[in-house]
Amino acid sequence: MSVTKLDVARIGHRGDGIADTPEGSVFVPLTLPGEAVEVEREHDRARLLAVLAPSPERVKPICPHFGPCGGCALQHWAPAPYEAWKRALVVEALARAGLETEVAPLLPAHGEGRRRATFHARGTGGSAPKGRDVLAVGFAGRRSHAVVAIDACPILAPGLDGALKAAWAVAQELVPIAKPLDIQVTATETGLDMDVRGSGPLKPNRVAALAEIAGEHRLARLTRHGELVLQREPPLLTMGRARVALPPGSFLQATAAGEAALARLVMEALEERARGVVRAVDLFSGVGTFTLRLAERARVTAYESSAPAIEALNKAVRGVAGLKPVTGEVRDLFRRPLLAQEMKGVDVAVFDPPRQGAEAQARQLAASAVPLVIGVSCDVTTFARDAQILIEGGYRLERVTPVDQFLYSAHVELVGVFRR
Ligand SMILES: C[S@@+](CC[C@H](N)C(=O)[O-])C[C@H]1O[C@@H](n2cnc3c(N)ncnc32)[C@H](O)[C@@H]1O
Repeated sequence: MSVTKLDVARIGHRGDGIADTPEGSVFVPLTLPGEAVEVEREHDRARLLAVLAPSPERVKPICPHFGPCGGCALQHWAPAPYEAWKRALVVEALARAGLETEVAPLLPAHGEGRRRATFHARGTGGSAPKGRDVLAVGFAGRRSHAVVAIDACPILAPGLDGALKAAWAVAQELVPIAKPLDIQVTATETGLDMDVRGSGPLKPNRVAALAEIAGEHRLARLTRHGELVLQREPPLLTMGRARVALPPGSFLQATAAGEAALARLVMEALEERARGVVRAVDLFSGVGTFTLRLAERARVTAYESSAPAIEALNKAVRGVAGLKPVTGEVRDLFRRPLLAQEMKGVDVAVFDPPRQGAEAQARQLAASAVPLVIGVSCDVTTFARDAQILIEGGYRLERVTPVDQFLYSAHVELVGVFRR
């Protein structure tokens, strides 16, 4: 390790500053393009010691934990260059894959903030007054597995007020079992939904103590590894005209504004061929984020590998007025993609896979006659790969819209519209 001075040239795709040196690129978190910095360097990584010449684009972070906490990468950058960088992540990844298309301006979709957070809880091993310091509850540190203890996080939606307090209380109760915990909390319309993972089997008295904590903190539901501990109310979220009871730990778009932005982009693409849409398929549907909106215009079949998600979707549509028929089917689309011949007569296909993308499904879409395909993605590299497959199959990628629901991070979502 050596102390040295570096000039930061640009921000990389993970949000770190990059300095070019004769020995290659060096990654320096928490810096900005144009800054001269003093760092402690170890090979291609460096720890910021001091900003010698700050960038005019440097702004005051909104959170006192910014820096040590690894939750955010870029609170110190002014909004305009930050947004331009994020859009460029999409533009550059598409260009690398040789894809030419219109990339719309980045759509900010942080809204009121994240409605879901996964806090980590770790015993610190130390002794402490009131027993509180033996525990850290918060997010993983920057480039570290250590947990940075927090009692507030400004990027969380107001609906998560009380979530950290409840997570601390649960973790406190589980200190004696000395296991690292992941505590996922979701803000729903009926209250906080908490799922605790990592505890392993617990004695009945401890489960009873957790139920008591859930009651004290007015949680809508507390589950452990998806198993019910206590439910005061089912955790409900409105999607389109339906209300969905979220299965524990099921996928959910990170912000309400992000969900609304992605759904609006999907529906706008659909509107362009409004009269022709009768049948839709929603691939990797989750609990029906897009299905439930598509069903206002078309008969929809939703496919998803999570049985609880499909169950929740099928239940949510029952008795909802004004929706066309919806069928949810459990199907592993990696192993058993929906075949081109099964998409005969389908007017629009939406696909929104996990990070790995939807390679096998893209091949079937490429061989299909579906006139409109809408891709939603949280990983531009796998999206670009799948888009190439569709283009080779005769689709045109008309436009891509990047959506920013993970403010201050290097994550970006997008919606791509393909037609044939
Ligand atoms: C990015 S999420 C999108 C969910 C939904 N479209 C939404 O916006 O809420 C990806 C979904 O793919 C599902 N999934 C993961 N692997 C799958 C597979 N092999 N086959 C089908 N669905 C899968 C996940 O359970 C998750 O619900």
